[in-house]
Amino acid sequence: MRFHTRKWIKPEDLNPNGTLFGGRLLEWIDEECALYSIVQLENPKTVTKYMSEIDFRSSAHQGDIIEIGIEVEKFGSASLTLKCEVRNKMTRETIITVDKIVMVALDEAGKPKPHGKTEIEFVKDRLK
Ligand SMILES: CCCCCCCCCCCCCCCC(=O)SCCNC(=O)CCNC(=O)[C@H](O)C(C)(C)COP(=O)(O)OP(=O)(O)OC[C@H]1O[C@@H](n2cnc3c(N)ncnc32)[C@H](O)[C@@H]1OP(=O)(O)O
Repeated sequence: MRFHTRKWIKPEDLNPNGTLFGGRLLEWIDEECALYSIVQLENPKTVTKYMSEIDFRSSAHQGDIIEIGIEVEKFGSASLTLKCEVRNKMTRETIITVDKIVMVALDEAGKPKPHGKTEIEFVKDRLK
């Protein structure tokens, strides 16, 4: 799994217990998966279709640095299936895992659009 983005837990990210608000974390994961899929599928109109079980394994606290990891599980026809883990950057403790996140590329009419991709690509290779 490649860990792409780091976040710093700030006061506005906390729940009333003083730990990282789960909704905020899911927002970050959704945005990360959307951006990752948009780049991989080369389609800015890519949406979240499905998220499997979400397991909040440990909490994070103000001042913690966390990192968001994504792995591709499967390239479908219009879909891209991802797996996600967020962990504490310093301790490597897992904070949350989401086993299956399905993103779907759409056409102008909002219907699934085959992306033609079968493997991970790096932008630097596309620019050669
Ligand atoms: C230059 C760039 C600048 C751009 C800068 C952008 C900035 C970026 C900021 C990011 C910000 C965050 C953004 C987050 C992204 C949202 O939050 S998106 C908003 C939330 N999501 C939605 O609103 C989607 C609503 N759903 C839909 O519109 C329809 O369900 C869809 C997505 C069109 C799919 O329709 P459908 O009839 O289910 O289509 P169907 O053909 O049956 O299935 C399509 C694919 O999904 C799969 N699928 C369907 N249902 C399921 C299921 N339950 N489980 C698993 N797979 C399923 C199918 O197997 C199929 O896969 P493929 O065979 O094509 O590989």
